[in-house]
Amino acid sequence: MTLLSTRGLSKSFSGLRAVHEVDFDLPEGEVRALIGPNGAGKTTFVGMLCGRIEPSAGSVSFDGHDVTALPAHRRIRAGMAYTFQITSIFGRLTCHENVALAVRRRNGPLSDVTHALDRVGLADRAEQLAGDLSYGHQRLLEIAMGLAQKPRLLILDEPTQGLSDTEIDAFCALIRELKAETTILLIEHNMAVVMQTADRITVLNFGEILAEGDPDQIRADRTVQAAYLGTEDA
Ligand SMILES: Nc1ncnc2c1ncn2[C@@H]1O[C@H](COP(=O)(O)OP(=O)(O)OP(=O)(O)O)[C@@H](O)[C@H]1O
Repeated sequence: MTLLSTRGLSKSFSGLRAVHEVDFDLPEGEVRALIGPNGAGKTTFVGMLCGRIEPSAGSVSFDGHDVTALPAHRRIRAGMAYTFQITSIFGRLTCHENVALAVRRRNGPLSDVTHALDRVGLADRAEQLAGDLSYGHQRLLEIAMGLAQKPRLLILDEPTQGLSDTEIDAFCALIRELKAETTILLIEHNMAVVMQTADRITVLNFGEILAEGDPDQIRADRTVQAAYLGTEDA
């Protein structure tokens, strides 16, 4: 089943075509990576999926419903969760309290807080103030907050930025585990992470889909190499 799809999704900023007529389909249960050079339109595209950016044209469907006109909070309630490059945690609250906010939003049991912290390896820091965590741990806390919503779709924007090599390994293992529970859309610059975790990869370039395929196909694709891999940290 297709969980998320877009048709003709477009966004222009005063004439600049940041995203142009993108048709995108994400089947349920897949880990999909969205990659592309800086400025390719990834953040704008995901902003439109989540309801943070209003499209200039086109539509977004989630779970069989057209959600194009729904505000972000309604999409969250429908089962979308996302973490962004800019951290959204509350620094003066503990890790436990931060995740509890996400659990309370869907009236879930408090045991889900511990479970979510455990999943990302932060259980022993539950009582630590979120603001005192390292940047990498704050990113993991955000993922825990996303997971606590028990989402059908988890969108992760640059989740490994600021993580150490060991933390990146743990993150890749976590993604593989989460596959059984939720569909994942991963915006990621670290190609090793993409190649290890993604079932399929969508490559954006100048706001359009340049290629789509499994990691081997994308690795072998010459247009992708020219547009992206040659200029990035592949
Ligand atoms: N609010 C805005 N106003 C004007 N132009 C914008 C705005 N947001 C994005 N853009 C432009 O739209 C294009 C796509 O930007 P976007 O941030 O979506 O790319 P990206 O692929 O996420 O890049 P990065 O990998 O650097 O995060 C860029 O040319 C960018 O300068």
